[in-house]
Amino acid sequence: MSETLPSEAQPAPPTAAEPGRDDRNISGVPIRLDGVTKRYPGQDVPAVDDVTLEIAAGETVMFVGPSGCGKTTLLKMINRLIEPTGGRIHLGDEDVTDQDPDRLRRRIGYVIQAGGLFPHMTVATNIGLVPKMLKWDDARVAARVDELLDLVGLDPDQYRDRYPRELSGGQQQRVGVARALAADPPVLLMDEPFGAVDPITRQRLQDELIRIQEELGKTIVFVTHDFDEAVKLGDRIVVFDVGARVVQYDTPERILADPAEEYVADFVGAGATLKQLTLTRVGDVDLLQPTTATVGSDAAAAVAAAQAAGDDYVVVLDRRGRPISWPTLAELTRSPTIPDTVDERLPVVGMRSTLNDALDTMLAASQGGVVVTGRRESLAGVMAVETVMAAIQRTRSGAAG
Ligand SMILES: Nc1ncnc2c1ncn2[C@@H]1O[C@H](COP(=O)(O)OP(=O)(O)OP(=O)(O)O)[C@@H](O)[C@H]1O
Repeated sequence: MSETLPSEAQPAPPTAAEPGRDDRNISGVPIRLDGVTKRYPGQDVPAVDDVTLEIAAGETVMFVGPSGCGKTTLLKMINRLIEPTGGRIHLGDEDVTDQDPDRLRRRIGYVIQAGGLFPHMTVATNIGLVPKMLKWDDARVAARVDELLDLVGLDPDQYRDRYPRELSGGQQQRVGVARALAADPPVLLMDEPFGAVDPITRQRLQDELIRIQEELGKTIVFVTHDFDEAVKLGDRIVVFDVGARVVQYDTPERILADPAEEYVADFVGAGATLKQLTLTRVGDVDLLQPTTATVGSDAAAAVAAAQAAGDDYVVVLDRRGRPISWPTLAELTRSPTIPDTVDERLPVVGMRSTLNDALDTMLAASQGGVVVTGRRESLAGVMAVETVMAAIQRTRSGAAG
């Protein structure tokens, strides 16, 4: 066996069978890159130099590394938007290096920044492109479009006939993900998909991707500049240096705990303690259960209930149980019933958000806590900034001991 390994050290190929992950639904296939090289015309040194890498089925693998190190070139060789100048690429058991690129791309979803949607086509037409190319009948395409809009959290009735310009950046990105998933490809390539949206929207899109991936188990290769994003989304991270040299290929936990080289330590950054917050999900910590009141109910009763519970605010829920504001008791005494005013600045995170996301959201809203939502945006609880601080304390004392 060992004589088949290339001379320089390559990371041990991962196996899909991680402890505790066997129950996951996997629809992806493994990707194997074998000595893959790209030399652009006129370049002295290859942009990607003899890269050997194995990506396990159903894993999300994040590509990080300095600008120009070859991440995008390597990614685009997988679906042959860029032709390799050397090496072999396998999807599952199949060598696809010489396969017709159009055929190959139907098996590989591709998501780029800002969704890459066609501006003159409706959302439905954009999503249905590949199924139409595959000659699905209209009814099947329409049903698939609605199913995918649902999957990415957009109401089909509201969004299917809109044009991309009638969507927010985050919504466009969701449609981009839906389009990439349309023909149910086993592999998804994502090139800085969330780079162009604001931090809070990015955080929600990341949470959605985690949820979708839990459901579908695709093999995802994801290029990012944001190390926190890599830690949050990745089952594994590949840290590259110039020429797409693989410096470290490991789980986020192990890269944070034990960076392979000084270069990786620098890349991980001095804020490694804070980055540990990216490893903890909001759903992993104990949430506070605040006093709640539904829109239109008696305000005095809500105030009394909050006082009895020792709360100085009430979380107001709409008729579907979704939090819309968290007025103080003083604010509530001004009206006889609970108002239906939606607080646009209400800091909200999901159960899959990280403690780092929660902290960012609190800081952005200048609030000492966040409202946490669970299924169908219903209230799951409230997290106070003290919970984040306690997690930082624990990490620090863990590191010191
Ligand atoms: N079409 C091209 N022709 C010539 N050189 C190219 C071409 N595309 C990329 N390069 C060069 O190849 C190297 C790798 O580029 P690539 O875009 O893959 O890096 P990257 O790691 O994705 O960078 P970034 O993080 O800045 O997006 C760079 O030096 C770049 O200048």
